[in-house]
Amino acid sequence: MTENFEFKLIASDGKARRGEITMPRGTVRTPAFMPVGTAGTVKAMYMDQVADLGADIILGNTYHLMLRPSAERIAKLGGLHDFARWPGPILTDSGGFQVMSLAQLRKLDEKGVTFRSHIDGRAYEMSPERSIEIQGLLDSDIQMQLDECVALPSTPKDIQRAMELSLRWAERCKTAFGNQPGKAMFGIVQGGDVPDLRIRSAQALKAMDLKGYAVGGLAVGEPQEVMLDMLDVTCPELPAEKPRYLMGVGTPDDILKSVARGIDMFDCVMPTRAGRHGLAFTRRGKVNLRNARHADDPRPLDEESSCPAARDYSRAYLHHLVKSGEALGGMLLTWNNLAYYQQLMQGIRGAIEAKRFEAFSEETQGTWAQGDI
Ligand SMILES: CCCSCc1cc(N)cc2c(=O)[nH]c(N)nc12
Repeated sequence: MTENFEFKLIASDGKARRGEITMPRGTVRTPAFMPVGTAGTVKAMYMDQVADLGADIILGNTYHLMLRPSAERIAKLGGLHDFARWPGPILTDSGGFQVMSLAQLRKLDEKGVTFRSHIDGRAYEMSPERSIEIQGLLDSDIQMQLDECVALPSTPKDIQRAMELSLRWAERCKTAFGNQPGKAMFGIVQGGDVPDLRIRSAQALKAMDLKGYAVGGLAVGEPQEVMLDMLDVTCPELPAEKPRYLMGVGTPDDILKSVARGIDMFDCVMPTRAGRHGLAFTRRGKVNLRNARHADDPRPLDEESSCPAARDYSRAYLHHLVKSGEALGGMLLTWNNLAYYQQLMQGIRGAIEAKRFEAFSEETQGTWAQGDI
């Protein structure tokens, strides 16, 4: 067990990287998919189930936890790991993205953001310093800088303004974070869909010598092609010896194509949210269990899966649960989806080690195209 935060590159295949992030609470095998545990829970899952599927790290959300139950209360109770019964590493987002997507934003200026809670309407101020303080109270292992993420499409002028503000906030977060052995603060590259701004943001953050780098400002409504083009521009500017995290991404197809461009870490609500809405991810593609065609189908989602939710329940039963609004429907499909995502990541890691990632990627995409699944 290490007292430090270290990233080690184990293998590469083209731009795809196989690595390991070691920190006191555990090792994260990369490329990694990080289940989103917004309010201290990966919705509809027990934490030991999440770990048993192969997840090495989960996400927490500063915005949600500061509003309820509050970071100070979680700190008094021993930190987020004890509170949520997750002993492994936790990455927390800084809160800015959620403020701008969920809250009634009242003011955004050099100091930070002022907003009203989407829960009770109370007013809050979030500065770079307060975001790092909250993430420290949560005892987060990987803390994200406060940033401003603009939706796409936006004007180049607004994208530049938000990118430059985020760089100034990165400096303040770095100062507030200080030196915490075993923990890390990641910078977030912004710059929208403007290549020159992306390069400037990445180069400026690289000069800050941070322990890891996220690519933000994507998966905000742009076509996949634009997202991938921005990765082609951004990743070469980031230090090869530090982990790279693409925020909010994505579908299995997004993940394969982003690993191919040098991304190491992913998070997305897709598998959990889709599971709660009746959508199953499988090796053969997506299955919408709301569809009446499943009403008499005795087959499981995937008879070869190691996950009981995929292997032991008929589509007819899953359809019944989803149509009936039974909680077990969302539980089983979330379990299936997270199992599929972790099996995909395990396959990706093995393929990079075996120097056959491109073939694995093509094979995987090919099986999704199968007919009636
Ligand atoms: C728990 C959610 C983590 S990822 C949220 C997220 C998602 C996406 N797509 C972009 C950003 C971004 O640019 N900045 C920040 N802080 N977060 C982002």
